[in-house]
Amino acid sequence: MAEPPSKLLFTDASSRLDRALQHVEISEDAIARLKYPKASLTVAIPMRRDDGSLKIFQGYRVRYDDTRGPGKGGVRYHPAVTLDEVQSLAFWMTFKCALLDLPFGGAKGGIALDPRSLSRAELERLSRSYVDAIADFIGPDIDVLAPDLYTNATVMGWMMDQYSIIHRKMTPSVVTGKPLALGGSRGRNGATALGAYEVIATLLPKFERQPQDTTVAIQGFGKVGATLAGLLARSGYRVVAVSDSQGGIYAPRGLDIPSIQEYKTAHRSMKAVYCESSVCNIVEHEVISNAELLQLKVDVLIPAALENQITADNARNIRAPLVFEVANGPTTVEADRILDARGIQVVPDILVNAGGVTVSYFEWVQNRSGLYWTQTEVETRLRERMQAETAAVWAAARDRSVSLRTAAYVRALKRLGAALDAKGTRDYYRGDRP
Ligand SMILES: NC(=O)C1=CN([C@@H]2O[C@H](COP(=O)(O)OP(=O)(O)OC[C@H]3O[C@@H](n4cnc5c(N)ncnc54)[C@H](OP(=O)(O)O)[C@@H]3O)[C@@H](O)[C@H]2O)C=CC1
Ligand SMILES: O=C(O)CCC(=O)C(=O)O
Repeated sequence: MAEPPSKLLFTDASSRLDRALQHVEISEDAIARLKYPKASLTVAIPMRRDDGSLKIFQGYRVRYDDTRGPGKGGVRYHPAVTLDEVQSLAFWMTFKCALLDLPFGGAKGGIALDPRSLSRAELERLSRSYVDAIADFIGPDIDVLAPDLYTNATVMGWMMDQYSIIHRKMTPSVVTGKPLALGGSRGRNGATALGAYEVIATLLPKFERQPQDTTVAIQGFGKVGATLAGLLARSGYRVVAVSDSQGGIYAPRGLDIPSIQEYKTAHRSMKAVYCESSVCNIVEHEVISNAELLQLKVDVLIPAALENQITADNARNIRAPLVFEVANGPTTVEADRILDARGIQVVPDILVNAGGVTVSYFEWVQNRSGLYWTQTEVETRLRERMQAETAAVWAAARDRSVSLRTAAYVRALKRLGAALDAKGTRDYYRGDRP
């Protein structure tokens, strides 16, 4: 095969692999396999608009690797979705699942669209049409879908139902993050935020910090960012800045997160929050841009929106000593180098946001066993896994004198390498052998 895809995001994503390979011994065969996505599907998705016209959308599903189990990963709806982006996201899922030792490979999907431009009925038709288009590519033992940016439990319910219609049998374990009424797991909605919270709470003492003395800025106030803001504020952290796609608000004395959550749910946009600050009890807040939020002098910075937010252009202006990557891929490789040289600790996405896929795994297990867990059972198991893996990544970084990101990749790579090698050399692919 020729060069792996050379577009920027995937090149950036996969260079993390090259760096980790300097610190771990795995076979050349395994390395070669991990450099390429196993399968990438591009589909045209027809959707009948409410006005009767037909519109075709571009969609993707990439299964990066399935050596350790079925592909696993979310589906995003966003205008910037491309094959390059989906391949990168599927690559990160592969390492995330291996890091948490989940019996899954990595996959991801997406449709290039602005979900806000569609009615609810159109979104349902589009989601069902996407599943029609990828139905032969997915399955409970092949590749399992989940929510991501601008998709949610409702969308997952439609997708699971469509797959079940195609296969003429109820198949809950082909999709996780479903509504509870359709076999969803308790705790999945808040799982990514709770997992991130555990990573932060586990690492904070290592940096000799207490929640009460810690100021936090969060970019992205969606399913994960808003929930995490609430968890942190309830535990005594001072959340001083939050933002969404329209911009942000900053109050050095701390924001009243519950009222912002309430107001944003009702009005959808942060702009509405800051235009009517009396509603959310914000004291002397400033309206700031997303670029300004990233550069605030805070103790903890949490990108929780899109990739490529901290780049070579702004890395020298980041003033937070600690960055917890809740979004997938918010820091470019070049920015990582700059932050590292400046002594800024970046806790990597494949660890920080792994709570979501961990509870997706719990959901898949529950669907297959038919035995459903309580919220406490789900959250206890999630907390234990997140705390244990965070401590292990921290220890590996110290033992090897490498960054937390490299330590996380090394741990994931060992599991991936062992699985690839355990499958053997598959000699039947070699024509020259007896
Ligand atoms: N959901 C999950 O379980 C998981 C999510 N992640 C990652 O976490 C991140 C957030 O996902 P999730 O919370 O589910 O997504 P949501 O769609 O629920 O929320 C996304 C948030 O990001 C904001 N946003 C969008 N564009 C921008 C922008 N250009 N600048 C600033 N903010 C922006 C949105 O603003 P607005 O409210 O105005 O639309 C919204 O508040 C993504 O990177 C995702 O891949 C990772 C692991 C699991
Ligand atoms: O829950 C899942 O399966 C995957 C969630 C996801 O897309 C992610 O972790 O980036």
